[in-house]
Amino acid sequence: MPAPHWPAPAATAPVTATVLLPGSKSVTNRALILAALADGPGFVRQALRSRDADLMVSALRALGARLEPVQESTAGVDWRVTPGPIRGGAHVDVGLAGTVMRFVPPVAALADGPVSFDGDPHARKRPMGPILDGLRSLGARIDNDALPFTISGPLTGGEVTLDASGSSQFVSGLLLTAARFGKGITIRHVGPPVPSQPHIEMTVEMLRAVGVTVDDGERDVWRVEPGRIAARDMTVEPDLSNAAPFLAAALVTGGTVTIPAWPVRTTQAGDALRDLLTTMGATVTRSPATSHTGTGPLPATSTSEITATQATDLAARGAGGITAAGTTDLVVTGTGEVTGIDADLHEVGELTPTIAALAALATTPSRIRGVSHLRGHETDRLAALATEINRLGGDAEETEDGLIIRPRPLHGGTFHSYDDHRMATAGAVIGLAVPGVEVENIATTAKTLPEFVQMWTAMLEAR
Ligand SMILES: O=C(O)C1=C[C@@H](OP(=O)(O)O)[C@@H](O)[C@H](O)C1
Ligand SMILES: C=C(OP(=O)(O)O)C(=O)O
Repeated sequence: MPAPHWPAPAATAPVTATVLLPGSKSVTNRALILAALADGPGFVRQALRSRDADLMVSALRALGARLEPVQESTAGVDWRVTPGPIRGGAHVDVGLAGTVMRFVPPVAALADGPVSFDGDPHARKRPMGPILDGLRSLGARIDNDALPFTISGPLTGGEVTLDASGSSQFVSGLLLTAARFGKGITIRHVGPPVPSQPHIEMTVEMLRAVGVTVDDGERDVWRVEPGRIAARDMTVEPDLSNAAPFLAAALVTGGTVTIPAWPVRTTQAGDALRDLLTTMGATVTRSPATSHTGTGPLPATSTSEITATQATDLAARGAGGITAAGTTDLVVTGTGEVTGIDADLHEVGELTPTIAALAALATTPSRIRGVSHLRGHETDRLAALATEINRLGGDAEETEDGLIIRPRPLHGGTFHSYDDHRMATAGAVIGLAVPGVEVENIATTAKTLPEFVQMWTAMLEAR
């Protein structure tokens, strides 16, 4: 029996909360792959615990790596990862995780036998063709052009030409494993612009951090030299894209939300929230890290409510981020009035559901552009956002590459999530200002933030 819909709490006062976020999905799943392919045992610390991360852990174990949790706390899990020979005969469940369906097949192509892949019903609809064709041109045999499929190696590596306009993950997936291909790889993108460049930069930076030689000097061409992947002790940054709904709450309620451990320098797409939310009417400041620096799925709390145990735990985490850059608190304050935005979100598409939710509550029109690739995400996000905003009485129009959202008073009703974590949290943002919004399948937030409901409730209760 499906779970009852979640009554999204309406805010009765401006929020004033400090929200500690767990680790980044994108960094966690890259770090786990690199550790599993490394030349010795290593650590991935403060890793996210969520459905997508758990699927990655299971996939790497099925392929022969040993992953042992050495410590688990509110900051996430510290994994000790011991690489092993890549084992064939395995089955990989990708769920609905783009990072698992695009990053693991190149690893599987190194195995000593066939590896089969499948996932959630909608995963079978997500684009896979360009990366599977790319793997074929490097020597792999694959029996389908989408999930489910079985892949058999071996791969020698070499040159690949592909169209990555549908997803940056086609490039990242090949790059992450490429040092282990006999000839390395040269990837050439041909087609409309590749979205989500920061995610490709994240891949390149993390590869360099484990000693892999990557040349990304020419636009749309990436070269990886064959060689060893060094075992390292890596620390995962907090998930800045998952900061989006919480920071949005500051704008909607005219309150203040503080996110500790915001990296001073990062490749995460969520860093763009600083500019986007400023444009939508927020004041965004950074202040020196306070005693609660760190990451972790702690409930939102006011600073004064951080317990001694939490403070010790947080202090022990030090600077977040795989590059160990410094961090600050990010402080976002809203006025209670949200201004519309005209923005090209091509590079930071995963922020679209939150920005669209804010746009639906704005007093001036918004246009979101450059995100046609969102039709291949967890659901067709452009169709889903327009449908659900309009279902609540809003005025949202799908365009070829985005959305136009005009001000119109909203009313309560069901907000469907389409098994999409970011649709579910978009419904929660709208519910802050619109009484009677019920989010269907809020549990789908477990894809990247299993504690979402607890954190959201605590944010609203904090003073
Ligand atoms: O590499 C990654 O970790 C991701 C890349 C992006 O994918 P697309 O380029 O398909 O949008 C992003 O939207 C996704 O949430 C995570
Ligand atoms: C597009 C997303 O996820 P995935 O990694 O499954 O592509 C997302 O998290 O917004």
